[in-house]
Amino acid sequence: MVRLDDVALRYGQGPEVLSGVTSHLEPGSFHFLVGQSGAGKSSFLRLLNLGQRPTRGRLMLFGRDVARLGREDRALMRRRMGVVFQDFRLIGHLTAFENVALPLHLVGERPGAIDSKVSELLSWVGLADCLDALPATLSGGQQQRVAIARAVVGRPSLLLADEPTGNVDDRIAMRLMFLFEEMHRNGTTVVVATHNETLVGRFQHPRLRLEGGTLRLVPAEAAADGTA
Ligand SMILES: Nc1ncnc2c1ncn2[C@@H]1O[C@H](COP(=O)(O)OP(=O)(O)OP(=O)(O)O)[C@@H](O)[C@H]1O
Repeated sequence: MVRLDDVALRYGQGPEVLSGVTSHLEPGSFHFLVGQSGAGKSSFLRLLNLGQRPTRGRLMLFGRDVARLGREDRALMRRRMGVVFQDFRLIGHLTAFENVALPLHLVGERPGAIDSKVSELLSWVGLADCLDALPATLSGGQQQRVAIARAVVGRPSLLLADEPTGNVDDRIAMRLMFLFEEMHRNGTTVVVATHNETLVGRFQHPRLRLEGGTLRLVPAEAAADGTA
């Protein structure tokens, strides 16, 4: 699903933010992406969501070398992903409902199915009363939940979430985690970047730990016994 072979990333002429990253994420796997602030978590996710190109090495997604993809192939590949950006990136002139419905419109889903799926999902994340609200009228935590609903509604093959519980309380964070767990159970490959070690500790998933620009895999067992 995701394979990185000696991948590096730098911005402009700056230092390498990621260097020599080699990793393989199996289809249907769930990984937490951890590391201190500035360690490169968002940058790593940007490589995977095709927001940045590696400056060195090879990145394979869905069995394809991303360096060889044309514009159209990149767009098609993006449609197979659900992405929760740290800054949400909701469309300002669309309501919460319309933002979440967008991926379903893009794949030609029936209007009736769109209505039920979007309403159900927004209720699950606690936003049943906000369907018609514009993003600017919502709190940060509410916007984050709309962004998560938008990322998962189309049941993507790959779900990439950058600090998806950063703006919500513990109860909502657990609810959102259950949503990611459900996606995972249904075969989605999930990567969740987070600072929230308490949350990470509650789930038996391996961690990808970024440190000094390199990535280390900490298996679930080691993560659980505190040796990570
Ligand atoms: N667009 C950019 N241009 C230049 N440098 C950048 C850019 N984005 C990130 N960086 C640098 O890359 C490094 C890693 O940043 P990144 O945002 O990936 O870390 P992070 O682990 O996600 O941090 P946080 O947990 O605080 O969100 C930092 O030194 C940052 O300054």
